[in-house]
Amino acid sequence: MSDDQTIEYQGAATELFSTAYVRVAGGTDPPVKLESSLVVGSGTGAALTIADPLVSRVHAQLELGEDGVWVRDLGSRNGTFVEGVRVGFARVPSGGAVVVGHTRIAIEVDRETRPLWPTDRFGPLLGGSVKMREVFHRLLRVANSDAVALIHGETGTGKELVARAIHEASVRAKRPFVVVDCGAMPGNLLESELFGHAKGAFTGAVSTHLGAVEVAAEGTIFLDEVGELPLDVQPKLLRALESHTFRRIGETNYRPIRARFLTATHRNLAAMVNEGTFREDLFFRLNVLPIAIPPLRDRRDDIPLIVAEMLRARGAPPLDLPMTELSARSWPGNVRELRSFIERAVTLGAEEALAISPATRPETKVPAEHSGGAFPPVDVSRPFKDIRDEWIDHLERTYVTSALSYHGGNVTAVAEAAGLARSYVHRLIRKHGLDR
Ligand SMILES: Nc1ncnc2c1ncn2[C@@H]1O[C@H](COP(=O)(O)OP(=O)(O)OP(=O)(O)O)[C@@H](O)[C@H]1O
Repeated sequence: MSDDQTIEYQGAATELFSTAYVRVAGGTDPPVKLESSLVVGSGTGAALTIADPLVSRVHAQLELGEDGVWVRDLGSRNGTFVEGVRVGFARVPSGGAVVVGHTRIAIEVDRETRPLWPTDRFGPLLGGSVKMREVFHRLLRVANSDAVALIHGETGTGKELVARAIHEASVRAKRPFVVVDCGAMPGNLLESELFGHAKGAFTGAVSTHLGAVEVAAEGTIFLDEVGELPLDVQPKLLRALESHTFRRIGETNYRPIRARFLTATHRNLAAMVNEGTFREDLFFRLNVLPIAIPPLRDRRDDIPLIVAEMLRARGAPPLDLPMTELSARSWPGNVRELRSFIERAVTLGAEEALAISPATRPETKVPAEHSGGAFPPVDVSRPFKDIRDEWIDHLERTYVTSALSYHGGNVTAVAEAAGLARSYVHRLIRKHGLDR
């Protein structure tokens, strides 16, 4: 690690924050503190477990915002209600309640001071906003632990950089940091990538292959896009995390795992649990230390610092950039998009870079010839899930075909504009045979 990335802890600054306590009304359990977010459900892994047959196992998520508590329904069977209204995502009035099934969850909002990281950087990460300094303060505690962390954030928010920063601030810093992109390959290859295989384990296994768990040794394994982990590999990962042992494909003996696991996703894993595309037990096993990275649009005061540092790192002379305009943009591709913009601005000048970046393009709609035609019919005699899957298929295919055509086949540009991870766009391209 270079000198300017050395992490020195000089004690925390503090800031006054809202804090909240939630409890089941009429119950005997003590209130649960709402730190940043918590899952409510009838499943045993939920932070607020509710024994109510009308409550889904992973039902809703309570989130603490600057303006109070918000509730997000996670695709529950019977819905989430605030003030008698069924809601998808809504603010809960102070002293109010959320109703799930027959259960009323009372919310009490308080004020308290919370520690902030004292500077505007944490290893390679930049961020002077209160939100990022809160994240940085948490990262040091995560670095000092050996538990699995789940980093959640939109594409380009810096999830991989956060994982590296945790590794570099941990006692494992001098050991390997191994990245496995769970969205990049089919299940059987991914299993071999994670756990390795013996020579002759399957056709084409001409020699022994060491998986990430062995390559990482006492270092850190970063499972990127863990939400894309195929269903058949999920129990194998769960087993490895629980037992700290693994088996190379084609071998019978188990070997110890000494590495630490960090994971990241841009997906809402809790909602995937309800859809049946992610195992509930694995979700709770990964979500031991959740870290939420806010999108750039929610911490616009970080933009001038990031711009200045990226220009400095390139040795570029100061550029006359319209900071007010840059700060007003929504940056769907987050810091990655900002970085691409700066690269363009260094080469082309600020004016031209602004003119060609997607947020100022006059026409961002899909041309009519790519609008994909009619959606599949709704036949109510068929199961809802089948029809929903067909619609999602249709939407994915139409969107990706049109976006590729619009962006001249540039997958990075498609991912940036769509707010999706590049690896996920690649997956959609493969899934719908658009690469042929
Ligand atoms: N806080 C930050 N400070 C400095 N650079 C950052 C920060 N956040 C992100 N970046 C830069 O933005 C780019 C994208 O970051 P990264 O690949 O870590 O994002 P990600 O969330 O993992 O993206 P994806 O979900 O698409 O895989 C990288 O060039 C990274 O160095």
